[in-house]
Amino acid sequence: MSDGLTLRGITKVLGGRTIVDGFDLEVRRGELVCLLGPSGCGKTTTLRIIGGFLRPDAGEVLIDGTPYTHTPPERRPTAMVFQNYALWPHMTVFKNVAYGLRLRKLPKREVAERVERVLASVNLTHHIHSYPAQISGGEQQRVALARALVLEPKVLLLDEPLSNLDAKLRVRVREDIRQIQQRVGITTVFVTHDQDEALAISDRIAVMNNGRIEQYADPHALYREPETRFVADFVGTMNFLEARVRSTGQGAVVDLGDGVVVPCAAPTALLDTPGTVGVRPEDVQIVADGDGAKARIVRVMPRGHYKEIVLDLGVVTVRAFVGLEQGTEEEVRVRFGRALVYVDDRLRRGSPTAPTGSVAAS
Ligand SMILES: Nc1ncnc2c1ncn2[C@@H]1O[C@H](COP(=O)(O)OP(=O)(O)OP(=O)(O)O)[C@@H](O)[C@H]1O
Repeated sequence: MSDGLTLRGITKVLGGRTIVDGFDLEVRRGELVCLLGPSGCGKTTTLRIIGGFLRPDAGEVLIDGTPYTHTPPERRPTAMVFQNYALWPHMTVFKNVAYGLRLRKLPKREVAERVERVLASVNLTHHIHSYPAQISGGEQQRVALARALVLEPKVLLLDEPLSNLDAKLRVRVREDIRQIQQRVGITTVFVTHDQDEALAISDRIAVMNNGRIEQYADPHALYREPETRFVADFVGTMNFLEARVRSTGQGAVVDLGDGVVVPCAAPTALLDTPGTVGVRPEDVQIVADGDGAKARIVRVMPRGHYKEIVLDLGVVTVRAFVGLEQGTEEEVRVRFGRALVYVDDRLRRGSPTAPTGSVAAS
C-alpha cells in the first residue's frame, strides 16, 4: 500500500451526467499534483470528493493506505483552500488562523504556538494582528494557506487558489505556495485551468477531459510527448497539420500536399497515410541552406526576448517562435526540428511501415 493519496475508480453522477468517470490517481507523499483541464471537466468535483464534501457513487479514497471514502470532511486528514479565501473580516490574521484549532478545543498555549509557527512559515508574522482588509490579496491568500496548514493535514487541497489575483501577483503567490509546500513536504492536489500555472509548480499533472484523465505525467513529458491530441492542444501552443510523414533518402519529411514538403529532423513516427502532425512553434526553424521549404513571413509579433511569427507555406500557415535576430526577410526557408504524429487523436511512436532504425524517434 503506497503512502500519499490514492483514488480508485472514483465515479460521480450529478444531474444525470457522469461528471467524474472511473477516475484513478496516485499522488506520492510530498508530491504536488495539479488537476488541469477546461472549465466543467470535473476538477472541482474530484477535489470535493477527496475532501469529503461530496460522496462518490463508486470508488475509493485512500490516504496513506487508510480508506476515508465515507468519512466526513472534519474527520479526514485533509484541508482545503478555496478560490475566495473566505477569511472572517472581523477577525485578525491570528484569529482567522487559530479558528480551526479553537474548534478542536486545543489548549490556548498550543494554539498560539502553532499559529505563530505557521504564520512564520508563510512570512506573515508582521501581520499577525492585522485584519484581512488591511492586507493585500496575495497576503490574504497566504493567510488562507496558513489556516489550512495549521491543521497539519496529510493532504492539502487547493481549488483555483490564485484566480482572484492579478497576473503578476498570481506568478509570485504560486511560487510562494510551491516553496511552502516543498518546505513543509505536504502532499498537495491543486486544481487549475491555467496550463502555465500547472507547468510551473507541479511535480506531476493530471490533464482532465470530460471527467477522465487524458494523461498523467511530469510537466516536461506532458509538454514534449502529449499522448493525445487533446493534451497537445490544451498544453502549450501547437501547429496541427494534416499531412503525411515520409522517409526519403536524406531523412524524414512532412508532406503537406500540393508539392509542399518540409524536412523534419525527428518525427515520432513515419506515416504514409494522411494523419495529424503536431509541431511546436519553437520546433519550426528558419534555415539558411537551400533544402528547407519555402515560406513567406506574413505576421511578426514581438514577445520581448523572442518573436512570434506566422509563416505561409503555400498550403497552410504555421506559427513559429524565433530569436529576435531571425525572420527579418520576407521569404525564408523552414524545417521542423521535431514533429508529433497523431493517429485517431493518439500519439504514434515508431511505425510498422518504416524500416527499423530509419526514424529518429526521440
Ligand atoms: N450539483 C450539481 N448538479 C448538477 N451538475 C453539477 C453539479 N455540480 C457540478 N455540476 C456540473 O459538473 C460539471 C463539472 O463541474 P466541476 O465544478 O467539477 O468542473 P471544473 O472542472 O472544476 O470546472 P471549473 O474550472 O469551471 O470550476 C459541470 O458541468 C457542472 O455544471
